Amino acid sequence: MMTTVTSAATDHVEAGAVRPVLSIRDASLGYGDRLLWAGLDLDVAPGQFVAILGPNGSGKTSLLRAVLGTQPLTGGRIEILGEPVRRGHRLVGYVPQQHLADRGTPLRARDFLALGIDGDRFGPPLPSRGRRARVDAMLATVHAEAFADARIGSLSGGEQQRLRIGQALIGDSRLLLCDEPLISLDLNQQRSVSDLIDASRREPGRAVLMITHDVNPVLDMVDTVVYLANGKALVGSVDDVFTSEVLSDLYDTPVEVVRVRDRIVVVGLPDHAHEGHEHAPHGDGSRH
Ligand SMILES: Nc1ncnc2c1ncn2[C@@H]1O[C@H](COP(=O)(O)OP(=O)(O)OP(=O)(O)O)[C@@H](O)[C@H]1O
Repeated sequence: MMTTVTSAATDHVEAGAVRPVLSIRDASLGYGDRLLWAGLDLDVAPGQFVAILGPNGSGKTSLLRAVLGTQPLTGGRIEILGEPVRRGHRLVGYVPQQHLADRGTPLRARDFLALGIDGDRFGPPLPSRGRRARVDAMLATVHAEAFADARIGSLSGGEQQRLRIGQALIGDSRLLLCDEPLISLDLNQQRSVSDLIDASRREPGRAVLMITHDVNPVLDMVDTVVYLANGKALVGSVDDVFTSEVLSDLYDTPVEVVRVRDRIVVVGLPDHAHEGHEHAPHGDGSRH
């Protein structure tokens, strides 16, 4: 069952009378007899940054796949800009979980970005000058001019990740979906990638949905949290969701949320929720 901890997300949409980029109504998702989560309601307005959190196997990636239209819901509906979700939507950009390119991959950074334009199957082909200008503009946006002609296999994880975000954005997507974009990046790279994602949602009309196992690196960016656990889904602001009372209720066991030097530390998560779930599985928050 979904619990809306706060109505902040929907208020944003209603007060501004802007059409949500993404609208999810009474959605549930499961495989066979196993229900992952149910009753999820969420409106995402332009400019919103939504973090999807929860332990391994809680259904975070499945939720993104449902928004991508590649995974049918068990119940409910999802709309993108007022239209039913569909596979290959031109206005949805996707950065899947990171797999580093092989070192020998011959593709150059600029060609990798151009693949994002080719994905736009519905528009007429761009003349090559237009393509080049678009790629150059996106190279600048993702701060990749310095390695525009380098082979992507020779680039660092953070550089590759910035290019993947550029590829997802180059088709003028209105909704950017990112699956653990900060994983296996060092702190500097995490910052540059999260800053880039944050800047991209500030482009007119665009919003971001991002899976992260740790809210701390994006604490100052996120305005709405979707927390999936124990078959349930919570929606609310960081301050509303990350309280001892709310998470204890979600996990059905006493959980303590403390703030340590502007970081959120969750102590006492049940065993099954520990693996890969780093709001401080060990109570010290030091793995971030
Ligand atoms: N196509 C599928 N058919 C059956 N079960 C699936 C399918 N896809 C995922 N699952 C199962 O559903 C559960 C949720 O998977 P999902 O990848 O959505 O979780 P997640 O929260 O993203 O996990 P993680 O944090 O480990 O990436 C897992 O137990 C997974 O094995």
